Amino acid sequence: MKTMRQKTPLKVAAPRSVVKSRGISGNSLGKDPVQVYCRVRPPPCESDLTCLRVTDPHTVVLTPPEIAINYKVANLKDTQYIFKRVFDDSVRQHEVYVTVAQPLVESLIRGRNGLLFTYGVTGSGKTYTMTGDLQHRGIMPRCLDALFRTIADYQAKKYTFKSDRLNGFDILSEAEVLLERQAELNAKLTKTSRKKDLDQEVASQASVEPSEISGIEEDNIYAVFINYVEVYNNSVYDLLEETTIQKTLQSKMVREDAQHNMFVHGVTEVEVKSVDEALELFQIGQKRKRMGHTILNAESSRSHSVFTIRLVQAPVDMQGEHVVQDRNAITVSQLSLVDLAGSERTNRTGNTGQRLREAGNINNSLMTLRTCMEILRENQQTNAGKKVPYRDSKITHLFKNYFDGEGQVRMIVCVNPRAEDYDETAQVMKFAEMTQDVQIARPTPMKLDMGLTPGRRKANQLFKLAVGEMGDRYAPHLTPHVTTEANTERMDFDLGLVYSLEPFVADMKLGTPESDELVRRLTEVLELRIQKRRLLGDDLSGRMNRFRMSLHKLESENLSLRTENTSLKAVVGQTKQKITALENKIVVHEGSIDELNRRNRQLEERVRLLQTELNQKTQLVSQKELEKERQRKKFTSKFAVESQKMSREHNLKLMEEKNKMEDKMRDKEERLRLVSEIVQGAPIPRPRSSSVDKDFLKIESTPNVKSLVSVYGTPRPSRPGTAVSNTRHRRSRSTGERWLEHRAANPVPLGTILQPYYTNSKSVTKLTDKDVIAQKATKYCLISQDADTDGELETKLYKGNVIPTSGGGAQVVFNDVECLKQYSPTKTPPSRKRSSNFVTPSAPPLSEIQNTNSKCSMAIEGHVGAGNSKRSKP
Ligand SMILES: Nc1ncnc2c1ncn2[C@@H]1O[C@H](COP(=O)(O)OP(=O)(O)OP(=O)(O)O)[C@@H](O)[C@H]1O
Repeated sequence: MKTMRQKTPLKVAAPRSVVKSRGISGNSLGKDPVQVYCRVRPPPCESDLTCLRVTDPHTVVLTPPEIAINYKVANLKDTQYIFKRVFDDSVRQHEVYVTVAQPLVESLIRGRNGLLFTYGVTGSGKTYTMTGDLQHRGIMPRCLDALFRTIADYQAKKYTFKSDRLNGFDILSEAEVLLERQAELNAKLTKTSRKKDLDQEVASQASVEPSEISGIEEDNIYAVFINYVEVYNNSVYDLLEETTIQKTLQSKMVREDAQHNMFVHGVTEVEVKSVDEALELFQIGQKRKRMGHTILNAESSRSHSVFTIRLVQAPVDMQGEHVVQDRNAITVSQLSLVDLAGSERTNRTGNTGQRLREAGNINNSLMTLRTCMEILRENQQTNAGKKVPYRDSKITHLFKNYFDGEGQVRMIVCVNPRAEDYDETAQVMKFAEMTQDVQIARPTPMKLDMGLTPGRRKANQLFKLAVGEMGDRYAPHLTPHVTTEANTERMDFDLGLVYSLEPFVADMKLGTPESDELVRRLTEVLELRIQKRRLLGDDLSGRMNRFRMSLHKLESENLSLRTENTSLKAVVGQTKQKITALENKIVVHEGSIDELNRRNRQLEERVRLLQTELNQKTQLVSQKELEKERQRKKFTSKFAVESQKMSREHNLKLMEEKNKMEDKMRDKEERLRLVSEIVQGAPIPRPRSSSVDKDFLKIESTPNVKSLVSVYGTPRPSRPGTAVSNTRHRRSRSTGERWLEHRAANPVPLGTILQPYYTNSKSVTKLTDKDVIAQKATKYCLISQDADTDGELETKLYKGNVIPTSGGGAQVVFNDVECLKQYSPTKTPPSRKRSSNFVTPSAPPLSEIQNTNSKCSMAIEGHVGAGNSKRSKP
C-alpha cells in the first residue's frame, strides 16, 4: 500500500501545535488565511496517463509516474494535498465562480479590496478558469455580470466620478459632467466602426447566468471603472491605452498611493455602465495584447494579465437626490483578477535564446511570489520581521497592498493531471500548500458617517413617485400619459409644520346665563394668554438677540477662519506644487532606475555569455595543448626510432666494410702463405679466425624449433647451443619455486622456444585467493598481450615474488618485466625494432645476419636490463 505524506513541514522548526495556536490567535486579531482552491482540468487526451486523483472535495493525491525525474533515485511516494476546496474535472464554471469569486464581489460592493489569481503549469486551465470561452464563461465575465446586476438601481450617472490618475477619484460638478458627455459623444462617433467588430464577440459573452448580490448600501450611488494591464518581461503595459502604429505600448511604473495601495501610474481607467462595455474593453485589451505580442514575437501565456474592476461609491445628499459633493466621502474598492503566466520548467520546454530569457523572467517573477509568501509565512509564525521582497518583481509589487492587509486574497491552482506534468505539478502543489499558511489582516472598510438619515434615497424615490402620481391626478393636462421628473419639479409643495396655539374653540351660542359666565372665563384665559404671549415674545426677542449676537460672533469668526483658510489654501497649493515637482522627479528617477536595472540585466547577461565563451575557448586551448603534447611525444619517439635505425645501419655498414677488409686481408694472407709455401717449400699454419666471429653465437636449430637464435649485448653463453638468457628471465625448472602463471583466457599462441615454461607451476586465467595462498605459490607471472604502436603483437611478462603478509594473506612484489615481440623476416629487419638499448658495438656483420635469416624461419633477439627486458621474434 502506498504511503501518504503529511503536510510540508515549515522551514522553521516550530512544533505544529504552536503554529496552530498562532494561526488561531491570528484569526482572532482579524486575520484570514489566503484561501487556496485547486481545479483539476480533464486530461487533454483520453489515452493520457494521469498522475493525480481527487479523493474528496478537499483532497487531491499526486502519484509519481515512472517518467518522473528521480522516480527511481528518490523512491517517490504518493502525496496528499488538502485545500479549501478541490474542483474535479466535472465541476462547471458556474460552481467555481460561486464558490471562489462571488464572495469577493460581495466584498467589493461592501468596500473591501480583493485579489484572485490563477496559478499553474502552462496549459493547466488558468485562462479557461479566469476568462473562459464563448460557451463556458469564466470568472471575470461572471463577476462583472453579478456586479452590474447588483448595482443596476444605484448606478450614478456617467461622469459623476472621474479618475485623478493617482489612484483616487474626484466628484464632478454639473458643468464638468456636460463637458465629459460631449467629449464622450465625439469619441463614440470615431469609434463606431471598430465597435461593430467587437459587438458580436461581446454580445455572446454578456449572457451569463444571473447572480445578483444582496445587502448593497442603498443610500450610495455607484460607478464602475476598469483598468487592464499586462506584466511582460518585468514591464507593465497599459492595454487600454490608445495606441497607434507610431505610438506603441510603453512600460508603466508601479506606485503607492496615500492609502498604501499599489497602482500603475497613469493607467487608463475607463468608466463602464454595463457588462457589454466592460467586455468590449477586455476584448480591445486582448487585441492590443495580441498585436503587441505579434510585434514582440511573444505568446500570451508568457505574460501575466491583471484585469482590475474598481467600484467607486459615495453617499447621496440629504434629499437623497444628488451625490454629496465631498471628495472625502468617496469609497473606492477594487477586485484584481490575475491570470499568471505558466510556471514551466525551462529544461522540459527546451527553450533557448529569447524564449529562455522570457521563461527566466516568468520564473523569476513566480519565484519572487514564492519567496514573498515564504517570508510572509515566516514573519507571521516566528515574528522574524524580515523584509518581504515585493519590489523584486513588478507583479509582486502590484500585489503588495493585498498581502499587507488591504484586501482578501484567493488563489486557484490549476492542474493538468497528465503524467508528463508531474514534476511541475508537484512544485505548484507545494507552493499552493505553503501559500495557504499565509495570513492576511482583515481590512475594516472605511465608512464615513455624515449623520445623514438612512433610507433617504428610497424616501426620495417614493416621494417623487407620489408627487408624480399627484401630478397625474391633479394636473393631467401637464402629464397626459406618464409622470416625468419635469412635472414633479413644477409642483410646489410646502411640507413645513403648521403653527397654531390651540385647537379652535368649538362653535357655541351666546346670550344664555352660562354663556356670560363662559365669556368671562374665556376673557380671563385670553388675557392670560396675551400676557403669556407677551412674556414669550419678550423671551423670544431676547433669545433672538442673543442668537443674533452669537451669529454675528460666528460670522466674524467664520470670516477670520475663511481668511486663514485662504492663506492655508495658498500654502497647500504651494506644497502641492512642490509635491508634484517632487513626484515628477521621482518618476524621472524611477525611470532611470528601471533603465539602469534593465541595462544591468543586459550587462549581466552579456558577462554570462562572455564567461561561457571564455570557458569554451579555454577548453579548446587545453585540448589543443594536449594534442600538441601528443604530437610532440609522437615525433620524439619517431625521431628516436629513426636515429636508432640510422645508427644501426651505419654500424652494419661499418661492420660490413670491416668484414670485407678482413676477407681481403685473409685472401692476401692466404696468397702470401701460398707464395711463402712455394718459396720455402714448407707448409705455413693458417692464421686464427677474425675476432668479429667471437661476437657471434650460432646455434643450430633444434629438431622441433627450426630457428637460429642470435643474442646481442648479452653475456656470452657458457655452453654452445644454449640460448643466452638473463637469470631473472630464467624459465625456472629446478629452484623449488612454485610459479603462478596468470594469463588471458585465450592468449595468442607465441609458438616460440621462449614460451614460459615452469616445472612447478599453475596457470590460471582468473586469479583467486586460493590460487595464491592455498597453492603456496612463491612466484607470480602476469602475461599480457597487446598490439604495439606499429600494430605488432607484444607479449609482456610481469614477474614478481609472492610474499606472505602478517594477516595471513599474500602480496606480490613485482620486480621484472619481460617483453616479447615478433617481426616478420620478409618485412623489416629485426634490428629496426630494437630500441637504442639494443644497439651494441659488437653487433654481427650484415652478411652473417642475412645468412642467419635465410637459414631460420625465426630469429629471437633478447636483451636483459635491470627491471626491464625485451625480446623480439621476427
Ligand atoms: N476545466 C476544463 N475543462 C475543459 N477544458 C479545459 C479546462 N481547463 C482547460 N481546458 C482547455 O485546456 C486548454 C488550455 O487551457 P488554458 O489556455 O486555460 O491553459 P493556461 O493554463 O491558461 O495555459 P497558459 O499558461 O499557456 O496560458 C484550452 O483549450 C482549454 O479550453
